[in-house]
Amino acid sequence: MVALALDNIGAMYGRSSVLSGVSTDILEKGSMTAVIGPNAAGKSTLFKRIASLISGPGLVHLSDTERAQTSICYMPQDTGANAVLTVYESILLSAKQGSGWRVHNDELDEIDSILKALRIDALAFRGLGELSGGQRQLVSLAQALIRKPEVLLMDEPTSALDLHRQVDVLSFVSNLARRKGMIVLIALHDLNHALRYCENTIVIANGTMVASGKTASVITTPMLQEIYQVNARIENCSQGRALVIVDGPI
Ligand SMILES: Nc1ncnc2c1ncn2[C@@H]1O[C@H](COP(=O)(O)OP(=O)(O)OP(=O)(O)O)[C@@H](O)[C@H]1O
Repeated sequence: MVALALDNIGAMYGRSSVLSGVSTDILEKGSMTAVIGPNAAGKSTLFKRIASLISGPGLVHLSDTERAQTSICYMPQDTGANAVLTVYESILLSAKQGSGWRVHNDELDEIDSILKALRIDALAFRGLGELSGGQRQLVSLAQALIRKPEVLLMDEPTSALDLHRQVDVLSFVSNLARRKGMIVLIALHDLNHALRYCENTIVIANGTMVASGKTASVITTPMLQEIYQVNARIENCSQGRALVIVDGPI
């Protein structure tokens, strides 16, 4: 069974340390973990460190995988638009990363099914440079999913999406994680998404971890006051789901 654990992770840009002390219990396959915190806290930096794009102290334990590093896929926050490629070509290119260039029919079928699942099949032969921000974000998700990662690091994947697409994408990823046994870490600013979709939550502020554990025990009124400087309540809606209601800044 694939499992991930972070042991006192830190990260450096050049010689300056921007992140330290991030540890988690074992994150099991099929689980979603939210990474939350204010702007510039270090969420993207944590993902880059886990994906070995930057260096730093601590250990990323990934157990029971045969694919090691290639099984971790980082979906960045800013998806640069390469105007030369079509949507389809960009996903195919992502599928072939790290493998041979021969294309098999089943890979093309996979691309078709991901495009359909994300409801972007109509965009297949449009140039990346012609897409809206939300469309580019969905293509970026398709580029990540085609690689069948065991660990998927999603950096604010719904920030450019409308309300329908946000819940559509998060429900899809959460079901996929459960079905395929994928471990998902997801940086989020919408804490209601964290409460709804993520079993675990890591809170980062000023480059250090301030909490890590079950989402319901981490997202609390005192945490919101201390870390986000807002007065807020956690209330159950009529369907019994916990929601953050923000009353205003402190
Ligand atoms: N390439 C870089 N070189 C030096 N410092 C960097 C670099 N990238 C990010 N930083 C700094 O590292 C800190 C953490 O940035 P990071 O992008 O991880 O924050 P974040 O929590 O993802 O923020 P946001 O919610 O605004 O996206 C910030 O102070 C940022 O300025």
